[in-house]
Amino acid sequence: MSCRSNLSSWQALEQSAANLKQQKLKSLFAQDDQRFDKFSCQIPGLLFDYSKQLIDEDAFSHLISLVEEVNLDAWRKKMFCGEKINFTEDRAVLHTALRNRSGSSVMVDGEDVMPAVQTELDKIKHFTEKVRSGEWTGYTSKAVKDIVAIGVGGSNLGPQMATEALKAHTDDKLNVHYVSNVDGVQLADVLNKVDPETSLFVISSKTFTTSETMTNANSAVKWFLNSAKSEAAIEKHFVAVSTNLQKTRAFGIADENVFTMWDWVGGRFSLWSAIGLPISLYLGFEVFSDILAGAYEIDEHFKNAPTSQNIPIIMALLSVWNTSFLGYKAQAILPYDQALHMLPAYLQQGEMESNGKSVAFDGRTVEYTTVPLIWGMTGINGQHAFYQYLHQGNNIVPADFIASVKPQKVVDKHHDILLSNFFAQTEAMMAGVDEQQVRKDLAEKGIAQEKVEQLIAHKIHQGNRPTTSMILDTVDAKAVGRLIALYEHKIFCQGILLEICSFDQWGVELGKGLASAIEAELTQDNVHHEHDSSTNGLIAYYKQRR
Ligand SMILES: O=P(O)(O)OC[C@H]1O[C@H](O)[C@H](O)[C@@H](O)[C@@H]1O
Repeated sequence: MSCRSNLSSWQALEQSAANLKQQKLKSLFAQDDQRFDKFSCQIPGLLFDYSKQLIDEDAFSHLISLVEEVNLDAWRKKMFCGEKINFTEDRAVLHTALRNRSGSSVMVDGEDVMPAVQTELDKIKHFTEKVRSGEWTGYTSKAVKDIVAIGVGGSNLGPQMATEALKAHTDDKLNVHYVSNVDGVQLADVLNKVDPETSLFVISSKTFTTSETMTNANSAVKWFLNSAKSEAAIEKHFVAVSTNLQKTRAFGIADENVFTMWDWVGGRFSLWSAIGLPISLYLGFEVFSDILAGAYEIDEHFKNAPTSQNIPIIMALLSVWNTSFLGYKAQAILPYDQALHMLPAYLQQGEMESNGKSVAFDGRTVEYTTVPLIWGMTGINGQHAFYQYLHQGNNIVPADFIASVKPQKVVDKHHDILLSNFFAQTEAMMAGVDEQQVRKDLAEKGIAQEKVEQLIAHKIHQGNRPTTSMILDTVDAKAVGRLIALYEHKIFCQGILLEICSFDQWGVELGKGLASAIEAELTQDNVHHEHDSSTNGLIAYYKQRR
């Protein structure tokens, strides 16, 4: 396998980056009135505009060549066909099979996985209908009113993000609450609001060994038994989503109440599996199914669209371009839609757990920066918090701006005001304000010359801050499916472009192991491990004062 920096497209891109660093986006727009048409594309339900990225046709053509040189097409085929591209864990990567509507089979180890996928979808559908219709009843024969979804990381962020995105579409049949933090405050807060007789707990954990989830699940059972008194009642109130039947059995959940998933579904790509059960319960199976349909549309786009029009590939290329070539080490996710307020948190796991790595496929340390730091919040709130940094800080942070044409709820002129901010911010980040303009503005305001000289440097905005704008028709179930699938495929492409194995997460293991050793020190007498003096000091401080 050749080093990426030896590829001719990589070297050409280094040259393009050196040239473009001297360029102003504002001038690129001034020089070419077709720029928006050249660097934007549309697919059903979505406009994708990357014309405010610091690229030109030359750089874009080298990026397209990079896709060919790394043989992305072959990797894409391997993923969709169930080859074990997660080679460090010896697993296929098949979240696409969970939303496959083509009718064709998907083989893993000589077996078609599609019948099992369909069986599980049917199970989710039937269970959803039973619970939502009131046919499923608790130990006192009452219907379910509250879903308490316990899980963390990939077993929480996807369903919670989608629930938040689509809660405007609820028919108010059920409430849903998410518990992910082992901080007992979160669980206690939820348990305070719900009634054991009408609560259904969904314990989601692919492994069913995650300490935080098991601690929360055990405390929930204890709380439940305080009222129900009989362990036989558990099966009416606790279901699980997991690959680990042994552990779910040991926990006391009947096999028929376990929804399965497979080792070829990575946690952070599992929203489409039974991990999405809370979405289905809360909003109905139709909505869940529409999320899958939206994602399938993107799978088809990703498989079939030419590279220069292929949105996830372009997203990945721009990320690699900004990070590895232009040297921008962070990226902001800025939804101008309240419904998408959890998207930054969701993508933090998606992008950083997948590609936040520094060794190539063959184990050597890569010579470039890989994935940027992903962060953000709803754009409007960000404007009043950290946009100062985005506009005038001395680190440039490229940003994805995401909005929708039609709001989920029309309230007077709110949406026009919201979108004015979206357009204004991307324009301001691109164009900035130069000295001449600042002088003109201050002169018009009649500011004294001495004050003008003092203010000039402070008021100049360099601009040249790259942004991508995505405009959805509206945030409905299909749009959520499309948006998430776009980012998923972006993450996959980024991994291939950077030679990063995107589907393992060894980096989260070290802290987990240490935490369990320290837990013994905190909970058992006479257990003491030697740490560095800081860790020893912190533990001693806590133990003395707790
Ligand atoms: O679903 P679980 O097995 O409980 O795992 C939950 C999460 O915890 C782990 O630490 C991983 O970092 C995540 O990728 C995973 O989604």
